[in-house]
Amino acid sequence: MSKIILIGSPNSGKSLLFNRLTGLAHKVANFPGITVDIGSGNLQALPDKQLVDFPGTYSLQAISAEEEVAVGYFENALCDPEVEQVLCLIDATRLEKSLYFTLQVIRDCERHGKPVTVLANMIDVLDKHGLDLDVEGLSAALYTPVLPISGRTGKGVDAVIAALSRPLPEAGVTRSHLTETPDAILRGEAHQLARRFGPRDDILIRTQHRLDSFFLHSLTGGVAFFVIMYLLFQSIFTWSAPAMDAVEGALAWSADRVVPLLGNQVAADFTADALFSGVGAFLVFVPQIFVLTFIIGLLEDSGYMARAALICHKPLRFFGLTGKSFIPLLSGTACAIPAIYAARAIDSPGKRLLTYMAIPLMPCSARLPVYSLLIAAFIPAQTALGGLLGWQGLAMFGIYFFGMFCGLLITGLVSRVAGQRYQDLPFVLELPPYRVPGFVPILRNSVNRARHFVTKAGKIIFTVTLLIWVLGYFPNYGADLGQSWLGQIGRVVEPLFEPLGLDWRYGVAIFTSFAAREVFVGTLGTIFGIEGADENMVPLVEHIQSSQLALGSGLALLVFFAIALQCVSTLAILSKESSSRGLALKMFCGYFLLAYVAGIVVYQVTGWFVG
Ligand SMILES: Nc1nc2c(ncn2[C@@H]2O[C@H](COP(=O)(O)OP(=O)(O)OP(=O)(O)O)[C@@H](O)[C@H]2O)c(=O)[nH]1
Ligand SMILES: [Mg+2]
Repeated sequence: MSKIILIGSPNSGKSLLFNRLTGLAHKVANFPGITVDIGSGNLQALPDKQLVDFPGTYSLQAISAEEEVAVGYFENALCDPEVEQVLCLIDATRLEKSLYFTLQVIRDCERHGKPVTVLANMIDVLDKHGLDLDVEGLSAALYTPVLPISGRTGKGVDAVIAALSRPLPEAGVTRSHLTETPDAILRGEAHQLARRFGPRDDILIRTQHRLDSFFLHSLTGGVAFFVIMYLLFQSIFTWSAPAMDAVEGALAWSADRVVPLLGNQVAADFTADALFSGVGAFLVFVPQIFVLTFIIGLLEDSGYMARAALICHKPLRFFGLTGKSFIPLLSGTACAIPAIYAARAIDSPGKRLLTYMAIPLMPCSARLPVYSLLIAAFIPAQTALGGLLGWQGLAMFGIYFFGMFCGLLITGLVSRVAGQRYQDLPFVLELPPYRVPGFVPILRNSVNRARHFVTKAGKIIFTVTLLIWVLGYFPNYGADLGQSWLGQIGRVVEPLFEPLGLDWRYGVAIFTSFAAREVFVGTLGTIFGIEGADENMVPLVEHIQSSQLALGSGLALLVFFAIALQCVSTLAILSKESSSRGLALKMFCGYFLLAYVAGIVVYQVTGWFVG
């Protein structure tokens, strides 16, 4: 199969175009360094051709780890007979920056006889501001075809497909003066070409400056940061509530109809307790995961996240990290696994290691169902100002910050104790332009995330709930949970969780959550389902409220879940990416102990106040 390479500078829109041409869903965000690995897919219009998406690089001298991946792969690709041509993507709104790299690519392709087509992307932005790019002039000066396109609107994409379907010239590529030109001269040439053929970019820059003078200002920027983060967590509750209620209502409605149809008592009990109460309890939280991913997507694509990274650089440095740790840490609020991959973009190995240590403490979406459940059980749902202010959102904000703060505290301590090992390279971050976010890719990404959550966690939850149900239902057919096999196992684990004020039912749920955190919700749902005896579905929150769980224990559970590293996949990826099994094991044991002790302290201290 013939391959086509899609290369370009960071944040120029490669992945968005790649998704458009292949129908795949690589992550797209307005932040340089989002793609950290080579990915490929077949072109939808020309299925016999494979398109390869690259991490962005500023030049063909790699600096960061993901640039090394890209440059190394590119150099090999130039000698690979399967590679038929190269598409070099440039950001037409930032021409000079893209052109130096483009000239290097053209030169190296000429040397190896690989044809190049330059794609001038983001042409929709130029159109919107009435700016011009002299495509013919640029094409003649580069000795290479230049096609104006927009990955966002799809303009010019047909011309790209038409160009790719044309047979390649027999004689290879033309040789221009570039073949022998050294890098230093190419840099000057890029500047000249951008001035001669590029748009007047001061119009674009002016609005950007105005926004930056607000969002990067030491006072307004700081306040804006906290307000945006607060609204993010508040909206998880406010915006997801109707969808969560709908899922809950639909489950109760179906349970009422399906369960009575099952003649066999055991089958009816299994369906009510394990499927509707157990698995159903977890499905209720899927809308929240969707909303969280969607809002983070909006913030990333607008360009705000890069500003947030800049604002956070100084505080992060105090804790031994760098502004470049911000994106991996923030991705960690969705899931630790992509976050660990995203940490490849951190150039300093020491800082990367510290970021690995903080990532599992970021409040990932698997924790969200647990947090939501406990917050909904203990905190009143009152809101004001149309849902912008509310106790539950505030509590969510608090527990999210608690997790992040613990992560930073640990990296701060480790970096101070270990000192020199974690010294930094200079912090260099290119600020992307502010953009109106692209809704469709963000929506697609959020749907994928929610779907992935259901399918991946769903399998584990189903298996564990099935096991818990069998253990809890037999040998006395659900008549007495305390005397079931599960009850007997529960009494073995109970002493471990007694110092947190938790009885065996919660102990068992915590135990199962080491498979994956969200299993906690499914297990509790099943246990309360068996205990509830009747077939009507009662929301898990109500079960918890009537289970006489003390406030101190609820808080201890929150703190325990905020710290403990209960995710097998994270441990596996951590060992792989850090090339050290020891690190993952040490983190697992250390965070478990810390979570346990912090839980006990919280339970005891709350006891002094609440009695
Ligand atoms: N307005 C506009 N925005 C675009 C266009 N193409 C991409 N973008 C936006 O540019 C940003 C970067 O897009 P990506 O596809 O992630 O860029 P990339 O080159 O893959 O970035 P890295 O993987 O970080 O190197 C996103 O916010 C996209 O929505 C375009 O044609 N027009
Ligand atoms: Mg990309």
